[in-house]
Formats: sequence, C-alpha cells, structure tokens
Amino acid sequence: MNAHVRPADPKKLIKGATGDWEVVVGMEIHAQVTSNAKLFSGASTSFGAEPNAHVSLVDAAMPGMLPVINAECVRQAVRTGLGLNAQVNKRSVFDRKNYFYPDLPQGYQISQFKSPIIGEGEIVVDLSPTEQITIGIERLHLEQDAGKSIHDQHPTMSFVDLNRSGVALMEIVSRPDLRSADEARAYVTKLRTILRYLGTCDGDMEKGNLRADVNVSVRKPGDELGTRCEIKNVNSIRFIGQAVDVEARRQIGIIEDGGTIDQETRLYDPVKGETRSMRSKEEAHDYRYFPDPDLLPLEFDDAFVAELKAHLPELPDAKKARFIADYGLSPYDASVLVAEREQADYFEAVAKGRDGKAAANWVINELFGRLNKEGQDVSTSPVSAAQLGGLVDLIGEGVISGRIAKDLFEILWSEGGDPRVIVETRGMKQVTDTGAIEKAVDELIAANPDKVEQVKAKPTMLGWFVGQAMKASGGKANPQALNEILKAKLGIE
Ligand SMILES: Nc1ncnc2c1ncn2[C@@H]1O[C@H](COP(=O)(O)OP(=O)(O)OP(=O)(O)O)[C@@H](O)[C@H]1O
Ligand SMILES: [Mg+2]
Ligand SMILES: [Mg+2]
Repeated sequence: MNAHVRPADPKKLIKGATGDWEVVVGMEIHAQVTSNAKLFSGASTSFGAEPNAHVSLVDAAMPGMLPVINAECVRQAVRTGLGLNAQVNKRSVFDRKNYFYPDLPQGYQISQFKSPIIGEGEIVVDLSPTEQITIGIERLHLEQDAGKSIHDQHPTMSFVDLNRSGVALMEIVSRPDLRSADEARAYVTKLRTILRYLGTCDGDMEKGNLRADVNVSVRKPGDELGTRCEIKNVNSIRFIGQAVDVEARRQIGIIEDGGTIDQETRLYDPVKGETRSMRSKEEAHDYRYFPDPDLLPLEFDDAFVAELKAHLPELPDAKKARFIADYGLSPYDASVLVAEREQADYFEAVAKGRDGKAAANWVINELFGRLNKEGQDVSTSPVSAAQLGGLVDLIGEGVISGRIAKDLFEILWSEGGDPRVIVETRGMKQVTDTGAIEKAVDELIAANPDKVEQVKAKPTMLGWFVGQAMKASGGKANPQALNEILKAKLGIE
C-alpha cells in the first residue's frame, strides 16, 4: 500500500503518558558512486591508500583549476534513477553549497539544489517476505564528498586527508513515508540491495560508502506532520533502528512535559544509546546556494537514457517474482536468495534444469548455513554451484539418499572433487538392489521376534524397523524400497 495514504497502524504506535504516538521518518542516504575516478577530477577513488595519495589539483582546490564532469558518474546516477522507478531529468544544474570547514578546501561543495538529475520515484520495501510497502523517493542528486579531518594522531595538531575530497556521492532523499524503526531499517536494506544489484554503490557501510541522515518526528495519529530532528551520518542499519526509537521517545517525552521540539541536527551515540544536539536551526548554515559558474548545466538526450535502461540488470523484486513463478519457491526462500545478487546467481546456477525447491533447500539450509557458520559468503564458497548441482542430481536420480547427500556435502566442502566420482569410489551409492535389502530385513525380523509381534498391533513401530535396517545398510538403503519390503514382510498395510 502506498505510504502517503497509509492510516496509522496501531501495532506501530508508541505508547506515551497522554496516549499513542506515531513516529514519522524520512531518510537522506549518501551513497558513494562506484566509479574509478572522482566526480570532477581524474584522481582515483580507491579506498585505503596513504593519506593524500589520491588528490588532484582540482580536489585540492588550487587556484584556476576547473572541474570537468565524469561521465561515468552521470551514467551511474541515471542508472540508479531508473532502478528507483524515478523521473530522469535530462537537464540538471550543479550548484555551490557554501560553508567553511577544514576538510573542504574549495570553501563550497558542488551539489545539486533546485534541479537535481533525478526526480520523484519509489521503492517497494519488504517488511517481511509477504508484506510490502511503497516508499516515495523525493529526489536523487549528485554531489562531492568532503575530505576527512584527523584529530587523534597528535596531541595539539589536526590533519586533513583529501583522498575522499571530490568523490561522487548520490544523495537519495525519501519522502517522510516511514512509520517505525523496523520500516526505516527495511527501507535502507532494500535501497542498499538495489544499489548493489545496479553496481552503482557497493553499500559498504563500514567504510562509510553508504551513510544515512535520519529525520524523525512524532505526532498523534491523524495530526499534521510534527517538527523533525535530523540525526546525521548514522553508519549501520542496526544503529538507524536504534536512533529512530531513541529519538522518537525523546521527542514524546518533551512534548508530554509541555515542551516543543526545535528543528535541529543531532548525532546518535550508540554507546550511550542517546541522541545529542549538534546544532539548532537558528545556528543552521545559510549555504548561499548558487549555480556553479564553472559548470554548464548537465544535459543529455532520450537515447542516452534508453541505452542505459536497455542494459539494466534484473532487479531484486523482478527476480523474486521470477524465482517464485519459475522454480516454485516460497516467498520466504525467494527473498533470502535475492537479498544479494551473487547468492541469487549461485542459486540459479544450481537450480537451472533441476528441481528448484530441492536446489533452494540445499543452497539456503546447507550451503548458506555452513557459510554463515564459517564467516564466509558465496563468493568464497568452497563448494561450487556445479558441484552442488551435481549433488542435487544424484539425489534426484536416486543414486544417493538424502542422508548420504549430507556426507557428500561434507566431502565437497572439505576436499572438493566431482560428486559423481566421489559417490562411485567411496561406495556411497544407495542400495536399490532389493535382494540385499531383503536379506537385511530377514535378518532383522529373525533377530527381533518380540518387536515383530508388537508392530502388528501398533503399526507406528515400523519406524523402528526402518531405522534399524537403514543403520545396518550404513544409511545407503533406498528408503522407498526399504519401506515397501518391510511392510510386505511384516504383513502390514
Ligand atoms: N516532519 C517530518 N518528519 C520526519 N521527516 C521529515 C519531515 N519532514 C521532512 N522530512 C524528511 O526530511 C528529509 C529532508 O531532506 P532534504 O535533503 O530535503 O532537506 P534538508 O535536510 O533540509 O537539507 P540537507 O540536504 O542540507 O540536509 C527528507 O527525507 C524528508 O522526507
Ligand atoms: Mg538533504
Ligand atoms: Mg538533511
């Protein structure tokens, strides 16, 4: 359901002393554009270099240097806009956002203010595998990142590292459509997934490549929007949820004590679990935005957009729907698999031409379970999709039982190899030779006359016989053949 018209959900309200409160959240996400060079210079964007190793004269704001737009960053912003079902503006303008800070050598940031490259769009956010909400996107604009001040290297001096100065960011601004900490987390999770699918931002929050400004206000259900506070630079999805909850409760406390909320910028302190004021609106910057005279308006044509659109990858929602339709997966399994593109690709390599549900089961429960336990992911999986596919084939063909397949998985994980060859050379094949099974069953019956008596009165005892016979076969008896033979010999239906 569209969030603009969503009535307050009683389950999401926060109880206060004066009644229930609804929390309203809007997000500004800063996503570092995946590109080799910076937005207006040829300097490298690679992470982890020596301080000031990737700084061109433009990034250092040497007099007389002129910015030159990096076409790749423009393509990435347009691709992102298309992925967010958003309006692509064929004409946009770069503005100067003026402020002074030691890590900003130009004295202004080049950003887009009135005419952003991308206008309104929307994202379908998954609250659970079967519950979705649509969240509005207000705009996406391109801007430069600032440098970094370093205060902890010297007792009396601060240093500046300009490696990040001038790196392209996309600021993606949502409408105030989110209504809880969970929704805020789900929104960032989905946006991050879409960006990673598109390859326009790697979504690495630990490196600061994706960070959120979280705007929070509270109101009584049905009221107009309350005054927002903006919590700057929250850098993990967990902290985003915590910041929303903590800030909403702080605001409710103030209003219920008869106070009012001042619009201000705050910081979330995860150690103390509180938000702290950074600056109030009164102290807010007057950025004196104006069009950057060194840059022409950014213009492109329909063909440019159409070309990018034609080469967009399949995005998570479409992939999920296709996995459900083509492979008969549950919404839950499909959601797990499409959360990362590499995972989805791996699954599809296993599932193509095979039983999709069996493939999903092996990929999610066995492989992902194991990868998780070992702190690895699909990209470093010791078991390849071809090997896991081979294992699924062997089960499907009745060559190995499900139980033996787990042993085979273990061998593939620790030693590698061709599943078919392993099964052959290590004698792991399922025994479908009824003669051999019959012999084992005869021996079992002869050795346990008391149990044979019991099973006649209580057919559920059959399980005991199945277990014993299976054990005697080293887990290799074909379960179906074994069941039939046991029933016939014991004379039960
Ligand atoms: N009453 C409100 N409660 C919660 N969020 C709100 C409210 N009003 C607006 N917002 C959200 O606040 C954000 C405002 O971001 P925007 O970039 O437009 O402006 P800004 O924060 O003033 O500027 P800057 O980019 O300089 O931080 C949007 O995500 C919007 O949805
Ligand atoms: Mg903003
Ligand atoms: Mg803001």
